[in-house]
Amino acid sequence: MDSHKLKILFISSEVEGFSKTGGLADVAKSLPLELRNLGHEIVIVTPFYRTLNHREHAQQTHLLNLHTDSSRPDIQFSVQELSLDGIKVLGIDNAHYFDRPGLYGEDNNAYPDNGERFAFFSLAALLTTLAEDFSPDIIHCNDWHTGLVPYLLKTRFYNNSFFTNSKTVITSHNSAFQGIFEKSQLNLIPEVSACMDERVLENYSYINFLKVGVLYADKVNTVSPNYASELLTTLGSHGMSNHFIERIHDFQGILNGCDYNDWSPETDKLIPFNFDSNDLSGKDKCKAALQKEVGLEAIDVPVYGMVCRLTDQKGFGLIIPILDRFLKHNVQLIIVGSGDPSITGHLTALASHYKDKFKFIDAYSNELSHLIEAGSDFFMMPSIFEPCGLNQLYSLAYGTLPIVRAVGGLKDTVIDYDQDPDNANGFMFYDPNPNQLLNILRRALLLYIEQPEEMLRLQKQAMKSHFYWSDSAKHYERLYQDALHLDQHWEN
Ligand SMILES: Nc1ncnc2c1ncn2[C@@H]1O[C@H](COP(=O)(O)OP(=O)(O)O[C@H]2O[C@H](CO)[C@@H](O)[C@H](O)[C@H]2O)[C@@H](O)[C@H]1O
Repeated sequence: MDSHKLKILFISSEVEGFSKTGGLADVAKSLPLELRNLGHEIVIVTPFYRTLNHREHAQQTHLLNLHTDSSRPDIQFSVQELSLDGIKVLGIDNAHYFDRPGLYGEDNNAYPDNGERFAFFSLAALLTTLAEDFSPDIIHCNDWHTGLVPYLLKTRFYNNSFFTNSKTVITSHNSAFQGIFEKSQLNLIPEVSACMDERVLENYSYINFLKVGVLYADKVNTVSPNYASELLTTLGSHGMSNHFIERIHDFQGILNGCDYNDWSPETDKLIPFNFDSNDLSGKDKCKAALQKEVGLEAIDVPVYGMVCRLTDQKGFGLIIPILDRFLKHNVQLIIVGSGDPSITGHLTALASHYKDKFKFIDAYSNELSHLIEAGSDFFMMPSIFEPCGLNQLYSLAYGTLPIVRAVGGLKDTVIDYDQDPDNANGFMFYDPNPNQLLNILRRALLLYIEQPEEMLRLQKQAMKSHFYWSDSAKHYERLYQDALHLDQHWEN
């Protein structure tokens, strides 16, 4: 094997351009592209969802059988080939599991058989690589959906020479999502459903997919150094600290990057006016276009934007209690997001009360998310926890000052104005307390009103903070090399 050129199987339940509910998709596109640029051969495997973009261009390459235990018939699936800028993307096509309206659920309710669906997906991904005769050096798993893959390699495929030299890496993009299912759901993989090992089981009759991935992968990482350190603590680990501590010598944080091909104000085709850090006049025009688009008056007041999944993670428990007080100020606020119906309800009620100041758009809209990044003055991310966060990176690129809580990757990427005015690129607060959020929103408002030149200096500085995927990819390359130098034999 040429040690510089690796064969990498990248398994992800979402890939930007094909399917997306959140940041995992962004990474599953950008990282493989950068790894390919570094000279590696990479194949992506993902579910062939009903809603997958470009499905009509797919070519069926295999028709395969997945053998289960003797009590049920084999599960048939086909493999559909697509391309991501020349990278082979293999879609696992099974109507029962993936021909559904949603990726993981509908109307904010998860599909009850998600454990079975993604157990099937994990096994099917390995069968697909066998059928493709693509013998990987590295199998890169992402999130709980793929957590069983490392375990399958150390059980069902342990004696399969095809995988003898394969090492596994699992990246946790969000350790709050662990994929915990009753083991009876996993009868299609008897190695799991009949397992009595406490390392695999959770409370005797459940399987925690992420835990299995963390314990059985050769290397484990998450998406920022600060979140990695939080995952080693009781408070910041969503109940997983013991498992991350057990793997401490094989565990690290690698910061995500920003894909400047998609998120760059100089070239972005989804915004009406382009601009750069030498001339922000296009940003002013984008602001007016944004105000018009959402139905706010195009006046010179600070616009605070926010785009995210509507979940408690993103800090709505801090935002909702202070919105009345915040909206007394001469400001405008635009939130685009979909998700938790109780958050949707609160935001809808507040928006109808503050029609001339606050717009809430209950939608998933890529176009609007670009316009918000370009046209807002400030971007709000008061997250309760945030493994890395991508929108603060996009905001920096567009000179939209991020207002963040000092957690996870937000702390690794944003420099607070009051703490370090010379190097600042945004605002940061610490305690998960609504009043602290209100204070920092007001702090930003003061800067906008009283020091426009200082605000402009900060915006230009933000636009020069770069987080290149090529740097992140080099860290992954080192992680892969470390995995490959591990002892070949796994101690059961
Ligand atoms: N309503 C909407 N309309 C349009 N676009 C929307 C949208 N809601 C979300 N998005 C988009 O989805 C992505 C969200 O990415 P984030 O990293 O901020 O969060 P997420 O929590 O999904 O990801 C998890 O995985 C990523 C990747 O590792 C980590 O950075 C993060 O901390 C972790 O929680 C962005 O591209 C954003 O624009």
